[in-house]
Amino acid sequence: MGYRFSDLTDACQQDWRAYLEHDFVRALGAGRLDEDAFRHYLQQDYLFLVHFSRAYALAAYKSQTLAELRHAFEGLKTILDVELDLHVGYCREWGIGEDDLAALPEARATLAYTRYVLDTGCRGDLLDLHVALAPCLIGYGEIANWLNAQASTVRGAANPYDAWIAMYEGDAFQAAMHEERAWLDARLAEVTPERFARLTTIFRDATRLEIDFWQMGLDRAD
Ligand SMILES: Cc1ncc(CN)c(N)n1
Repeated sequence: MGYRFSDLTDACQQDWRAYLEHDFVRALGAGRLDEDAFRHYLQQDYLFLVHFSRAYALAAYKSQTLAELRHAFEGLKTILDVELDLHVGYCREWGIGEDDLAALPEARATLAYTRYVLDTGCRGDLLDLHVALAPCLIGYGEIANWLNAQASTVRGAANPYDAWIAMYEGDAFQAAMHEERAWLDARLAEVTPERFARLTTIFRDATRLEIDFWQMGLDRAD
């Protein structure tokens, strides 16, 4: 007993590193990611974030205390106020309006990941749901930090994806990531080994669905 968030990543180290250091991430950091791949990813990510907003609303519904309710609200606000603006902004530059985004067909990787998280949240309790959400919020914060530690990462005007990195390394997103980590550390400290094993399965599944999401972008898969 006495688990922490880092025990989840330790338990799935290979999948976790494959997610954080995926070829999509490396190419984006180096500024050499194919623009079509990024556009496909970003459009699907818009749809993804709409469903993840629903998942945070589900977390609010499953909350039993005011603190849990506020925590769910902060997660929802990070998506609506921080992340989605960037997607809408990039798409506007490409001549794609919000109505076009909302009408896009969902790729299978988007469907699989978002519905997995919603289903996990519906069937389980608040901790199951937050563990399913963790690779998303904590993973992207760690990806920005990892990119900044790589010599191959190009920053500023020389990288067309600099705004993407800047958002995930920015104070608002990093603060949300640390809050989520602290919340999970406090909850995981109290779970039994049996419960931890079940939570590890959820965390691994969600991490592998993140890997599929990057690959969907690289392959422009529908
Ligand atoms: C697929 C995916 N995973 C995570 C994040 C970060 N919230 C995102 N925008 N998209």
